[in-house]
Amino acid sequence: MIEARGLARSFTGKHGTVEAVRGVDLDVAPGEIVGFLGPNGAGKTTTLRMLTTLLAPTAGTATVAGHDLRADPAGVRRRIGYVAQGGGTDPSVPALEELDLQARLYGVADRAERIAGLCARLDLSGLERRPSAALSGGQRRRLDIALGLVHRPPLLFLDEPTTGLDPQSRGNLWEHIRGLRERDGTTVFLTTHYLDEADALCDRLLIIDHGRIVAEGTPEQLKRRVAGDVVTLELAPGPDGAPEDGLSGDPATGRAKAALAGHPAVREAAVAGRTVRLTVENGERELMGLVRLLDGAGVELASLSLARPTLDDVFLTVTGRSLRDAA
Ligand SMILES: Nc1ncnc2c1ncn2[C@@H]1O[C@H](COP(=O)(O)OP(=O)(O)OP(=O)(O)O)[C@@H](O)[C@H]1O
Repeated sequence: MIEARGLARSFTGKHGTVEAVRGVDLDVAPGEIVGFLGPNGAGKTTTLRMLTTLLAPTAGTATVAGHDLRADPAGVRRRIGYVAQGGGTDPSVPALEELDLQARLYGVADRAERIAGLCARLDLSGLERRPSAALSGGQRRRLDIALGLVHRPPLLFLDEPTTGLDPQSRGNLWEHIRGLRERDGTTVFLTTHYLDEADALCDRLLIIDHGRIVAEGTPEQLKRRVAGDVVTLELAPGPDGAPEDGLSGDPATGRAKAALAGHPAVREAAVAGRTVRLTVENGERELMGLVRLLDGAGVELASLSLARPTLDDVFLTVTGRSLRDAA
């Protein structure tokens, strides 16, 4: 649905040249929900504006929804929907008028039917006569999405769809976005600052930093590839019931460390008191083997837990900074 190669854009102004996007390759398959994740100024919006024909690339090529970006921008525009950051509705115009105007602009033949269908699908029924100023933040975002979908595009671009919404409205919007894919097979390409959004909504993520894609994969793959899983083992107290101090040569922690050291999936092992914290590749799969290994070494466990790294860990690893700080 999207195939871009070497897409780049620089801006030249009084203060010199800014290379906003420096050669991005990306592929999006039909029916995917792909998230474009990165801190402020990373190049997300510039990439999106190029893919939606609003901004000419300085270099590179792309085919979007079956049309060449440079040779046939009008063809691209007919086949995509674009919901900009902050939307584009006039606060004083009733929702229905906005939708009707959009449908006329695109020459939609069954306007009334299409609009009623979209309003029902996006929970806007009954609100058609309200101006967008009288809609809640979540309702306004759903109206923006309805406007982007009036002409039945197979590909929808969303620029930070949930920024500024409360958690409940965000969750609700995610449901609607998933519904578009499930019911109509709509492909969705969205930008976001939010790691939880990327995790909950997207099939695949592209992480962009300083105008380049620095990591790519499913949320699960990214978490595994970059950080491994964290397994925390709490060793049972010593025979006299007193907690033994791992730092002063406790035999059980020593045995545990020695047993785990040679395990191929264990990347790191850190001991604090009677707690052993391991970074393990494919933790879920390896867990039982680790327990058996410790059992064989005569190490008794009081508790055991497995935690997945977060996307923030991934981001920190690939960009050297936390997305939370950067955003
Ligand atoms: N019209 C412009 N003129 C000059 N520089 C620009 C222009 N548009 C964007 N830039 C610069 O290009 C870089 C990328 O900006 P872009 O808006 O694509 O980032 P972003 O990842 O979408 O950020 P945000 O999350 O804040 O929307 C930034 O350094 C920005 O200042």
